[in-house]
Amino acid sequence: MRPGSLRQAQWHAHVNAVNAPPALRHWLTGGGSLTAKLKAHSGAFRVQCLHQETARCLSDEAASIGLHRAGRVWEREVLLRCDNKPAVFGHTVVPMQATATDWPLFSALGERSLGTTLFGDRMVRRGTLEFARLRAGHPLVQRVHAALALEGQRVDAQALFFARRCLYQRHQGLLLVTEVFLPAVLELTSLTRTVATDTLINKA
Ligand SMILES: C=C(O[C@@H]1C=C(C(=O)O)C=C[C@H]1O)C(=O)O
Repeated sequence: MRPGSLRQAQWHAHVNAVNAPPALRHWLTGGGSLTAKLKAHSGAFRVQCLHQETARCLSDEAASIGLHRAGRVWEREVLLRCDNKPAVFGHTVVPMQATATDWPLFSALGERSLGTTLFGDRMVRRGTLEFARLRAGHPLVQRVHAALALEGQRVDAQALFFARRCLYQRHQGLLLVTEVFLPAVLELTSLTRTVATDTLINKA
């Protein structure tokens, strides 16, 4: 595999292509808001905003948000914490040409979940999910390791991370959300039903 390609992920339209562990499948493929699902699987949910600022977008996301090259975007990165354990690393990019009319609530989100603004707005159109296995060397994996290290969590440097991403549109604005699932997500069990039940339901 060419070295440069470690920095890029191959994104697939079907979850089978990434061969994720069965227990992760319902997290990767679940519809609706991930925030709502994490809340239903934990006693306490929090969005920890790591930063929200201008940055250069990743090379494997530029085309998805209509950029010819990896140009500057608004970038927001968060840890979604369940019972204070980081369960998901969220990475969102919005092209600089987007306006406040496109995403009126994005710039002042702070520690409110982006999901609550996306899923509550009839003007927002949601695209289809894409899936990837992120290997060591991918920029998001490097950022996940850095975030977990600050928690005193050491993860195998060669660990694979499974991720999904989805494109949202509102007026002329595009917004790409990438969710990287962390090991702690596998410890969550639904407060209203078991994961096994979810899996059975998903298979139905
Ligand atoms: C898209 C959603 O929003 C979540 C919240 C995010 C944030 O606040 O930055 C980022 C990733 C998402 O998992 C959702 O809840 O489904």
